[in-house]
Amino acid sequence: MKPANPKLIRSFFLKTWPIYALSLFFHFVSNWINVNVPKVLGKFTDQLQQGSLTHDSVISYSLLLLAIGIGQVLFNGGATYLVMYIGRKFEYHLRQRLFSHFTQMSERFYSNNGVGRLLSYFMNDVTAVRESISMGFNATANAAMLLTAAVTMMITSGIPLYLIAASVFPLLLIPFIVVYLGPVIRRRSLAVQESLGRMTELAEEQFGGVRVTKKFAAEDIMERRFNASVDEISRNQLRLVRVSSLFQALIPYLGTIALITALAFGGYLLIHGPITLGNFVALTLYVRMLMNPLQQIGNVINSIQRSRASLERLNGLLGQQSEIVEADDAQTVNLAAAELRIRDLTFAYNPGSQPVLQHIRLTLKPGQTLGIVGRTGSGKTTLMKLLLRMYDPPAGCIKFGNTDIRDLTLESLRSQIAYVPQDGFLFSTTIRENIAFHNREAKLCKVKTAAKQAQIYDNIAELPGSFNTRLGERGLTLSGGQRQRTSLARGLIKNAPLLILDDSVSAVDTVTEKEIIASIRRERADKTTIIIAHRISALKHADVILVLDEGAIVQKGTHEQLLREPGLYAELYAIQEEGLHHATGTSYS
Ligand SMILES: Nc1ncnc2c1ncn2[C@@H]1O[C@H](COP(=O)(O)OP(=O)(O)OP(=O)(O)O)[C@@H](O)[C@H]1O
Repeated sequence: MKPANPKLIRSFFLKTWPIYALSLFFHFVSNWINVNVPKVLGKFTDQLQQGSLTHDSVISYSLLLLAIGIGQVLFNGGATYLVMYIGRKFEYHLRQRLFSHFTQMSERFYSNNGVGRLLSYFMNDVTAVRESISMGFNATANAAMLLTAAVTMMITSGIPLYLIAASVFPLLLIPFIVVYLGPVIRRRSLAVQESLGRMTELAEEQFGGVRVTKKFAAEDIMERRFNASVDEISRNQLRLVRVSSLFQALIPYLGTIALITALAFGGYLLIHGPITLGNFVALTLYVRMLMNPLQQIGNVINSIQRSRASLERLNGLLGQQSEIVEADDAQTVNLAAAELRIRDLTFAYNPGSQPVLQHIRLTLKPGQTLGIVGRTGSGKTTLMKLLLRMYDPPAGCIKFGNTDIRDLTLESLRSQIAYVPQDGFLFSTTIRENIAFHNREAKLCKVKTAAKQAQIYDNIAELPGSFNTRLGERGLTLSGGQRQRTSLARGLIKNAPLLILDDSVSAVDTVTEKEIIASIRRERADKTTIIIAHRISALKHADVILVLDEGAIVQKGTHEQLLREPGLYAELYAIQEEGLHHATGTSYS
């Protein structure tokens, strides 16, 4: 079995060991204070038996026990506070580190890991590890110190060594049980965490898709799918519970055996003389005192095994590197002056799978407008993802000027491109912040101008808080078309050298589309723009139009050129024009 990778924990311990050391010291003091209780009671018993107990000595015994109690509470409380504090710090840093790792991961990582699955790392795994490094540490330190202190006190109280050895021996079997059952618990915990991750993923998907579910009255199907995943968790949890219960029961059982040994053997020695009644009372109290921490140790070892499973998952996740790596000598290029050159670009999402783009060739001069049209699934968005280097294109196929896209810094590339997808995601913050996403400091007048260009200004102005309206609050959402235009405004305000509209006006009516396109042509006359659209009206003004079909360029030219040749473009245009004439009631000629 592969050992858990301790990187995360090690680096944390290296930074925080002084606090752990202080907590250990507090545990040490607290337990040394605590183990005096049986000794004091033993002495009390002996004095009682000898008839030498006075009123004064009863009061001093009581005061001593009170002092012991207060000291124990103070030091134990301090030790517990320190490790709990550190556990929360760990949780905080780990969540930050996970988030920063996630932000660096590539699009493929997100395609392979659903949102719910990623959330389960944040919630379940981080919590499991935190519990074991705080509560786990606490209980282990407590039990280990108590055991050492108790054995030492027994020896110094005059209890014969062979009696102590016989009474404590059953407890020494605990490590063997841990070695035997520990890996089983860890394996089963891993299965539980994996199934919890799948359930969170499914729940996230189902809540996200609840509107579709309701419209199709498919609640039953969804419920069955969800129940199956809950069933899986419950099966895995029961498998875990079976072995961890056995484990948890075995540890106190050994404690009981130790107590029986102390009673039987100690009682025998008491009757036959070698030990006093005080020794006997102290011995049984010490063994009894050890049972509680041992019970806790059972829980802790269980939780440590579970957290090792989570730690393996977290270290595995943090060990994954983004496939998009910046070259050591990555350069910056001014996209406003660099020609885009695509040469014989063939791309498949996965090795060995069918290429999604085939032999794409294209040159786009700065300031030109490129239109791309094609059937759904023909590879238009994929081409744009490659331009943003969301996926790595083959070396040498995409260049800006003379520089391969793979040799550019990601910051220089992506900061100079404004990409507006079809389903622009809006954050649950104000509309102003959503539009000024790339630069939260942008002046309101700029935000308003972008909103006007995207033809969304009037809609926003009518909202109760205008541009300061918070989306998602009290259920406030925008319609599909309004969302699309807000996301378009977010792209336009960036005023980037390269603007990519990926089917970004599909949800607006033709009149609004016309106004948006006219304003983009006006504002971006000297800047490069790529417009992907299903409606030819959105891109017919482009300097060059590509027609993609099954990943290949099947036609290329201006609107007029493409209309003159038979092909997909002319067919699409005829169909769309016919639809328009039907809609407006004019006859198509
Ligand atoms: N992450 C991915 N992994 C594997 N295949 C993918 C991935 N994304 C897209 N594809 C596949 O690549 C092909 C092209 O998809 P793409 O999104 O580029 O098409 P499109 O022309 O933009 O379509 P649409 O007009 O519907 O937006 C499709 O067959 C799609 O199934």
